[in-house]
Amino acid sequence: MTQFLQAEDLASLEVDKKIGKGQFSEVYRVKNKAGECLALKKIQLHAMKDKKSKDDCMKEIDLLKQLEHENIIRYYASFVVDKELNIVLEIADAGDLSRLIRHFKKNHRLLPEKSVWKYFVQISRGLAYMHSKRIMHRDIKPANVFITSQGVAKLGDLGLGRFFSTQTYKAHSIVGTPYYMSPERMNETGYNFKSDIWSVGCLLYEMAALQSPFFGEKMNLYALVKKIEKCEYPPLPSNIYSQQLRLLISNCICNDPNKRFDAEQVVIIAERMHAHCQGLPLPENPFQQRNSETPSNQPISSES
Ligand SMILES: Nc1ncnc2c1ncn2[C@@H]1O[C@H](COP(=O)(O)OP(=O)(O)OP(=O)(O)O)[C@@H](O)[C@H]1O
Repeated sequence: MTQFLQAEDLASLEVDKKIGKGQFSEVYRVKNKAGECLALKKIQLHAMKDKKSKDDCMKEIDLLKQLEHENIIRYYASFVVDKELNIVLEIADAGDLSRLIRHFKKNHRLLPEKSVWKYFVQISRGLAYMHSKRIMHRDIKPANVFITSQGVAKLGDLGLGRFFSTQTYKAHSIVGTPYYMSPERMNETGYNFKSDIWSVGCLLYEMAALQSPFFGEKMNLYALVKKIEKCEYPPLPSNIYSQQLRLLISNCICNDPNKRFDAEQVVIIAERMHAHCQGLPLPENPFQQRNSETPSNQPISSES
């Protein structure tokens, strides 16, 4: 893959078409000199809070450029041209997970458990890799999991939202994603690695239930906050989805961040279940004997 190191390289990118628009950005499909398809994200710098946010955002992008994993959208380069921040990204050509979920919902079908694990194991591998590099995603949700035509799931849109104007960002996050907000984020007690785990648990639930665990018709923000605080969500049907799936969800969606699994634990369970659904023998469950660390009301596993 050609590396883009200079702003001048932007001129050599051939814009194919606009593929999307976000609150602060526009995304284009482009081709480089070698004919490779890439995504070019253009962000208006005036949307940034202040000079410090701009500098911090650039530093964060430099960190993101170091991430190299099959299940994470690559950040190849970034440069500022005409008060616009340009980020050259790997392109995902087959939509995102929210589209897949909507498709199943519209057709009144559930995603088979095998497919849930096929995608989830990839998502959790990407997340465990990010966390191992001490980077949080901060905005895990189905719309930020891209899917390629080869069926590869990739975490994208790594949360740069916090660098944008507080007013715009807060207003936007309330319109956009409050369903996935962890209790500590709601209470503004600080985002941490375990907040990503809460969100990935919500995502796993949504792949099975086809809606967020805390979804409610015509629900106001206050009711949503209460639901989230109480971890109140409808159980998944036990005749359709395995107990392991439900247990993993409950080990991610739990109120106390210290009692949640970490990304490594999530990936181990996901790998086991993915292998199991492929008809391979179940690898040993390392959490079977971990009773002392098991959240009191949430058994880690009870293999059937
Ligand atoms: N690397 C990519 N490959 C393919 N499509 C992408 C890529 N990055 C973004 N897109 C698409 O471009 C659109 C806009 O993305 P963008 O990240 O700018 O905003 P958003 O995340 O949708 O919204 P917001 O930033 O307001 O939360 C989305 O539909 C997204 O699916």
